[in-house]
Amino acid sequence: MALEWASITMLVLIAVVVIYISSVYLFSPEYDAREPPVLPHMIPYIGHILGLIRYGQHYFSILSAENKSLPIFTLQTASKRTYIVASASLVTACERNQKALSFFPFISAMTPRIFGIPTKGRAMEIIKHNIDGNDGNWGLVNETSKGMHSEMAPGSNLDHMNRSMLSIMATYFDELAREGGLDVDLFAWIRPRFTIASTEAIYGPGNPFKVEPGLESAFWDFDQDLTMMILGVAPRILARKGYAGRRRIQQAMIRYFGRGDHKNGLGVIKVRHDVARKYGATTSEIALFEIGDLLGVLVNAQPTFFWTLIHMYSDPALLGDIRDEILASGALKVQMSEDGRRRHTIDITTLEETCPLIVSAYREVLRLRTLSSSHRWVMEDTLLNNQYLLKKDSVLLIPGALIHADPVWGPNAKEYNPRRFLKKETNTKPGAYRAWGGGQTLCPGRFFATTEIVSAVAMVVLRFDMEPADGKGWKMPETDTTKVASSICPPKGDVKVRITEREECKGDQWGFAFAEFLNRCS
Ligand code: HEM
Repeated sequence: MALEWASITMLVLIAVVVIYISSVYLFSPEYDAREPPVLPHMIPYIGHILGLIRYGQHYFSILSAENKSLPIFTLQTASKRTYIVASASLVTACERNQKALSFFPFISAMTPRIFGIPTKGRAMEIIKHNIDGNDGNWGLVNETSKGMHSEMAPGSNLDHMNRSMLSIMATYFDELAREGGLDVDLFAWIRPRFTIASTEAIYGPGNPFKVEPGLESAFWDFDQDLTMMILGVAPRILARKGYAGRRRIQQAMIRYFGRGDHKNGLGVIKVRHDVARKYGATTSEIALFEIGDLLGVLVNAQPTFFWTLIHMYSDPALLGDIRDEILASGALKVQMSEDGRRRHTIDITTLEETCPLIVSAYREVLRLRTLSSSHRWVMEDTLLNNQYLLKKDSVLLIPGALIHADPVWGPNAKEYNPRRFLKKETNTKPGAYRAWGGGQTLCPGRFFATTEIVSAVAMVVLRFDMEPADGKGWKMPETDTTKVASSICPPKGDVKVRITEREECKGDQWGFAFAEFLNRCS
């Protein structure tokens, strides 16, 4: 009997191998000579997919390093061609071709899995309505995107957001000012506080993350399980916590909108709500759509704040220069408060302009740590840059990490150089900086993120000393690259640090100053 089973298994195995090999030869795609060079894999069709599963976004860097001269290459992934853009020189050409190289098919494909809604249901109909903008600049996706960009562009609405976020962060930093210092797990300390402060800047005083205990961990459960939910492999079993988290967020958002709290929220939430309502979405659907906003608001800013602090504190010369720069800039004012204590106020309206080193160091964190790809679907045969033929119904990826390793960044592109962006010419490399994506998927939160992070970092570095709590010196933590929604990934594990108020400002008060018309306050 055992022998019989062995021979059946062997026969099945042989059959699978024969079918696989025949299909490789029978259905091998034919490539046009003008298509980007194809990088073969010893396991046809699925070899590159296995590589991606194993190495994540790093897989593109591995392939690119092995094929240095290629500005763009083709991977056969199952039955699809995937074109990988590896050179900054081609990025602008991709972004210029917005109709032919479109992000929208990915929204249609991914949204049902991210939101857990039927592919052909009502909610998807609302989302897909004129999604490509072919009939004009209207529809849920178009108008929401336009509204978010406008609400978060420099101006009074953004000032309100910054004021809300940073006023709360300032009170959290007060917690760290303890006699004798405080030991904390740095990322674990940052995460809940950044979550409350940034969501308050969107949702206003009725912020569900403040009023509903446990909502924050529900969101991180969802974020943790998102890969499984998107892959759709038995998600109800393998992503149980993510499902429950998503449901919990939806219910909290239903209550938020039900109370009418969005009317006291910031412009960006009003736009999101009003546009969705205009296109017939129910409160329950609008609540679910908020999950997309939350991913944008929460997943990248906190790790960026964490890594910026780690890079600065682990380099005493850089830390010293940044402190000197802020002190010399005039962005820090010191006055006596009524109770006789000194009060330090960081003016966020001049900080970024007058302190190029802190901004450069922050931008370099983003350059070095960006790990996301911009996705585009090839809608029609397209000749990119008059040179490379991209075939209809293929996928085109622009991996940020690859573009950030382009030779335009110089021979030390893989190193952290906090002074890189001090040089004027570094800031004028077309297509080379992908920290915010670009074109159709340009991050609308980039100004908000920059001000919240740079200002919060400025307050921490001026006010506190920080060192690893074990006294053994700084060791760069590893990165958790499993987060599918993140462009800047969090640390794997955490770093326990000892935070101590600096001798020269012990016991002093600290705050931020905001734009003039909001009444200077802190
Ligand atoms: C350091 C912080 C941040 C980083 C590094 C970052 C990065 C990115 C990147 C790379 C993309 C484009 C992805 C692609 O090309 O497919 C993106 C898109 C987006 N980001 Fe950000 N982001 C940050 C903060 C924020 C904040 C604070 C918000 C909201 C308040 C936000 C909202 C969004 C949204 C809504 C999109 C989607 C845009 C679209 O597809 O139309 N982001 N972000």
